[in-house]
Amino acid sequence: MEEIDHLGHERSKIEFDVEAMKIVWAGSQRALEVSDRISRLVASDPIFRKDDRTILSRKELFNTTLRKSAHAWKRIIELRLTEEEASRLRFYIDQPAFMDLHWGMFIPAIKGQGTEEQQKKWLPLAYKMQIIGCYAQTELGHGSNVQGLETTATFDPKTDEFILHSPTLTSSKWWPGGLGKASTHALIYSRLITDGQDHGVHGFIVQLRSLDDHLPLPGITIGDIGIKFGNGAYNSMDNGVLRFDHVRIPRDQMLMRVSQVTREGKYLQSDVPRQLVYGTMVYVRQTIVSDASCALSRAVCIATRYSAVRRQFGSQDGGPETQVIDYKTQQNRLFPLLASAYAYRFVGEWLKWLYTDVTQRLQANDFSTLPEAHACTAGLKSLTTSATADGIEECRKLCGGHGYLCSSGLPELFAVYIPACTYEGDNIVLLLQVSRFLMKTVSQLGSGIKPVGTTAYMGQVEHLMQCHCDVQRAEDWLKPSVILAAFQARAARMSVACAQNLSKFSSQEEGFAELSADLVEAAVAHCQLIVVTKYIEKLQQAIPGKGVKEQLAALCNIYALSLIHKHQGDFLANGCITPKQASLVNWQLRSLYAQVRPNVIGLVDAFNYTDHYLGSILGRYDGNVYPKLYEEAWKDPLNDSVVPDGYHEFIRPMLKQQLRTARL
Ligand SMILES: CCCCCCCC/C=C\CCCCCCCCCCC/C=C/C(=O)SCCNC(=O)CCNC(=O)[C@H](O)C(C)(C)COP(=O)(O)OP(=O)(O)OC[C@H]1O[C@@H](n2cnc3c(N)ncnc32)[C@H](O)[C@@H]1OP(=O)(O)O
Ligand SMILES: Cc1cc2nc3c(=O)[nH]c(=O)nc-3n(C[C@H](O)[C@H](O)[C@H](O)COP(=O)(O)OP(=O)(O)OC[C@H]3O[C@@H](n4cnc5c(N)ncnc54)[C@H](O)[C@@H]3O)c2cc1C
Repeated sequence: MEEIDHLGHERSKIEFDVEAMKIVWAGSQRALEVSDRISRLVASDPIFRKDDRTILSRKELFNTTLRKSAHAWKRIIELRLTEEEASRLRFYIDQPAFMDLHWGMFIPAIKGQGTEEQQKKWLPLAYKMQIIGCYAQTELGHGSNVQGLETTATFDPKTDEFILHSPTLTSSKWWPGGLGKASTHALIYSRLITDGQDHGVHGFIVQLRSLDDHLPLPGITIGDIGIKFGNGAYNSMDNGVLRFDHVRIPRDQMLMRVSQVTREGKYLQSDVPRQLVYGTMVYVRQTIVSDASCALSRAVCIATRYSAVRRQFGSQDGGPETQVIDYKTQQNRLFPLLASAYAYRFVGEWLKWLYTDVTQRLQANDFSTLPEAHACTAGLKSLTTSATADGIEECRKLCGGHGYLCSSGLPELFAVYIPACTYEGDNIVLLLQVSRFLMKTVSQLGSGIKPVGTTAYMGQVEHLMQCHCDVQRAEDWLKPSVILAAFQARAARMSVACAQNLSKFSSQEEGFAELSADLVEAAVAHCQLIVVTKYIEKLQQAIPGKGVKEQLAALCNIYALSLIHKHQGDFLANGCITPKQASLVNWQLRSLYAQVRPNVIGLVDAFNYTDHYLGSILGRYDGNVYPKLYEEAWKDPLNDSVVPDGYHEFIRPMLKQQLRTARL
C-alpha cells in the first residue's frame, strides 16, 4: 500500500535546507552519518523494541534491560563499534540501564581520581566488562550534603586494609543506579579514618558480588530500592541499597590521585585540589546539558508534528478546520521550546569544549579554571533540566487529551526525564553553588582581579549598572548587541543587589541562608546570559545551507525574547528595560513566530529522529495519527477479551443486585 505523507503539505512549504540543518544539529557531517546509521540499526533490531515497555511488570522490564544490554555489548564487539558509535547505540536504545553508570560514572571516576597504577589495574577489566561498576555516593540520610556522608573506611595498619562500615541506618547507600542487581563492584564514597582521625569523604573501589555466582560477598547486604515514578520509564534501572558490616578491602583500593594513605597509615595530600573528588559529577553534569537538548527536542518534535495534524474549530463553508499550530497561543507555548532545544544544543557543545579544556589543564596541574567549570556545569545542568522537564509537560498539554496516552510517548518521556532535576545535584543546591561563585566574583571586583570567561561582563559592572536599553522600535530587539546588553545588565544588577544585601548581615553564612531565594534568581539570570551568549557566538560562525542561518537566527531571537518576556519582572524592576520596550518584545516575538511557522516541521525533521526512537504515534514522521491511534488501542491487554475477566465476579452480581433493588 502506498504510504501517504500527511505532513507533505507542511514539508512543501519549508524555506531552508533541512539536510544542512541536520548536520548543524548533529555537530558534523560525520556525526550525522554515525547517528543515522546507528539509529537505523537499533530500529531494525527486534531485541531493541520498546513499544511494550509501559505494560511490562517490573521483573519483565528489568529482564529486558539485561537482554538489551547483553545484546548491545555483543553488537559493540561484533561490529567493532568506536566509543562514539557505542554511545550513539546507547542513546537510540533509549532505556536507562546499569551500563550507564558503569560507562558514565564508574570508569570516569577511576580515570579522574585513580593513580596511573590503579588505572592500569582496573580500567582494562572495566573496559572489557569483566567487572560491572556503579557510583555509590548518596546515602539514605544524605545526598546533597556530600560532606555529611556517614559510611566509614577505617584504615587497619595491622593488615594493610580499610574496613568499610555502615554505622547507622541513614548511612545505607541508597539510590546508586546498577547497584541493586547488576553491579559486581562499586565506587564507594565514604569517610576516611586513619588513627582515629576523620579526613572527610574519599572514593574506594569495593567488590560487592562474587564473580562466580553473583552472590553478595560476606558482610554485604544489597538490594533494589523499589518502584519509581511512572510506568516503564526509570524502572528499567536497578537503583540500589547497600550496607556494609565491617567489610575489608586492600589499601590500594582507595583512589589515591588526590590524597594517599601510606603503608604506615599516614595521610598525605597531593597538591591537587580536594574538589577533584567531585570531578566525576562535573563530567556527568556537562553531559546532562546535551541530553536536555535531546529530551526537549524529542518532546517538541512530537508536539509540533501533532499540532500540524490536529485541527479544531474555524471551518469555513465546510472546509477543513484550523490546524492547531496556527493558533497564536499554541505558537507562543511551542516555539520558545523549539528555540530552547536548539539553544541547549549549542550551549552543550560549548560546555563540552570547556570541560575538555579544563581536563587538559588539570593534567598539566593548572587548576585555575576549575571553579568556573564547576559553576558552569552546575548552573547549566540546573537551568536546562528544569526547563526541559517543564517543557516536556507543556508538550503533553499542547497535544491535548491524546498527549496523556502512553502511546503519545510523552508520559514515559516525562517520567524518565524528571529525575534529571534531582540526580547529579538537586537543581536548587547547584544554583546556590553558582551564586557563591558570582558573589565571590563581585567581591573581587575592586581588588584588581579581572573577571574572565563567563563572568567577563562583570568587568564592565559600572557601565552595566547604569546603561539604558536603546530599543525604539520592535525590530531593534533583533540586534544581538541589544539583546546581550539587556541580559548582561540584568545579570550584573541582580548579582550586585545580592552582594549589597549580603553585606548587611553580620555573617556571610547568615546572609546566604536568608537571601537564598534571591541568590538563586541571580544565578538563573547569569546562566540564561551564558546560553544566549553562546547561541549568538554560534551564529557568528560560518553555517552553510540555504536559509539555515536565518532560521537559527530567528530561533535565537525567539529564545532570548521569550525569556525577556517571561522574566520581564527582573528586567523592569532592575531598570534594564522600560515597560514600552517590554511590550515591543511581544510585537517582535509575534513577527518571529510568523517567520518560523512555515519551517517548523523542517526544524523538527532536522533532529533526524526515527519513529522507533520517538516512540510516539502523535509524532510519527508521516503524520498518520488517527488510524494508528485506533489500531494501537486494540493492542491493549484489556481488549484481549470482549467481556473483562472480572465480569462474573464483580459486574454481573452488581447489575443483578440493582435489578432486585429496582423491583423492590
Ligand atoms: C541498554 C544498554 C546499552 C548499553 C550500551 C553500552 C554503551 C554505553 C556507552 C556510554 C554510556 C554513557 C552514558 C552516560 C550517562 C550518565 C548517566 C547518568 C545518570 C545519572 C545517575 C545519577 C547519579 C548521581 O546522582 S551521583 C550523586 C550526585 N550527587 C550530587 O550531585 C551531590 C550534590 N552535592 C555536591 O556536589 C556538593 O556536596 C556541594 C557542591 C553541594 C557542596 O559541597 P561541599 O564540599 O560542602 O562544598 P562547599 O563548601 O559548598 O564548597 C567547597 C568548595 O568546593 C567547590 N566545589 C564544590 N563542588 C565542586 C566541584 N564539583 N568541582 C569543583 N569545585 C567544587 C565550591 O565551589 C567551593 O569552592 P570555594 O572556592 O571554596 O568557594
Ligand atoms: C533516579 C535517580 C538516580 C540516582 N542515581 C544515583 C547514583 O547512581 N549514585 C548516587 O550516588 N546517587 C544517585 N542518586 C541520588 C541523587 O544524586 C540525590 O538524590 C541528589 O543528589 C539529591 O540529593 P537528596 O536526595 O539528598 O536531596 P535533598 O538534599 O534531601 O533535597 C530535598 C530538598 O531540600 C532542598 N535542599 C537541600 N539542601 C539545601 C540547601 N543547602 N539549601 C536549600 N535547599 C536545600 C532541595 O532543594 C530539595 O528541595 C540518584 C537519584 C535519583 C532520583
